Amino acid sequence: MMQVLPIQSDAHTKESPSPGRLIVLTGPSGVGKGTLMQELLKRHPELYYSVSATTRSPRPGEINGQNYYFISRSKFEQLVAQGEFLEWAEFAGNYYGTPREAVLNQVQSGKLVVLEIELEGARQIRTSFHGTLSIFILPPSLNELESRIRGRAQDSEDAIARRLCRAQEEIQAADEFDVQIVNDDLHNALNAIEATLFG
Ligand SMILES: Nc1nc2c(ncn2[C@@H]2O[C@H](COP(=O)(O)OP(=O)(O)O)[C@@H](O)[C@H]2O)c(=O)[nH]1
Ligand SMILES: Nc1ncnc2c1ncn2[C@@H]1O[C@H](COP(=O)(O)OP(=O)(O)O)[C@@H](O)[C@H]1O
Repeated sequence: MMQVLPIQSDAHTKESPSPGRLIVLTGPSGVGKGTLMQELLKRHPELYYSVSATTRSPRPGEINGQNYYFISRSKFEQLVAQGEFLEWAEFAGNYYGTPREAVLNQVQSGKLVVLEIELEGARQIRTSFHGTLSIFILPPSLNELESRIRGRAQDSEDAIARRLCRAQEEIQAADEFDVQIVNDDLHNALNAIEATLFG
């Protein structure tokens, strides 16, 4: 399920001397998006990473407000009703959403704003915001993807099965994105993302 709320302004304004931009990073669960993001933010602290809200329970070590805003389903539904999300989606039984105001403010102040979100949300952002740069991260193989999810050892069998099933559908959509990057060697993938963002 996916719903996008009406967007009041085009975040990519022509008038701004240093226009900000939305960057959407997508790819199947376990491909290494979070790891790549962490490294990218270390190298480029000027990027703004949008922290999403989710109804998923925190994994060990995850920090509220840093990895996600962990909220209840009723609170999430209330925020949806109030139009507080730029986009939101249900993934593997939980809701995930991008806070509208913080992201639009950052883009309007000239920042590169990175959204690490799943396929349906990425499609909606791409459609709604002209000038969005969309990147799809691919695994070297499905076997490697499964062993990364298992190696992370933070999901139940049920959650792993749902992620793997969804992964196959998501990978089919990779061609819709501006750029496809295979996360085989982490540093090569990171360099490829940097080259895409900064030329
Ligand atoms: N549409 C949407 N997807 C999100 C958002 N935040 C995270 N996701 C995606 O939700 C999926 C599940 O995330 P998570 O539970 O952290 O699992 P992981 O990707 O396996 O680490 C991933 O594909 C995330 O990119 C969001 O705000 N909106
Ligand atoms: N290039 C890579 N080679 C090997 N393992 C990787 C690579 N990138 C990420 N990983 C590992 O794969 C697992 C899943 O990565 P994670 O960043 O949590 O994925 P995602 O955010 O896409 O779900 C983690 O244990 C991570 O350390």
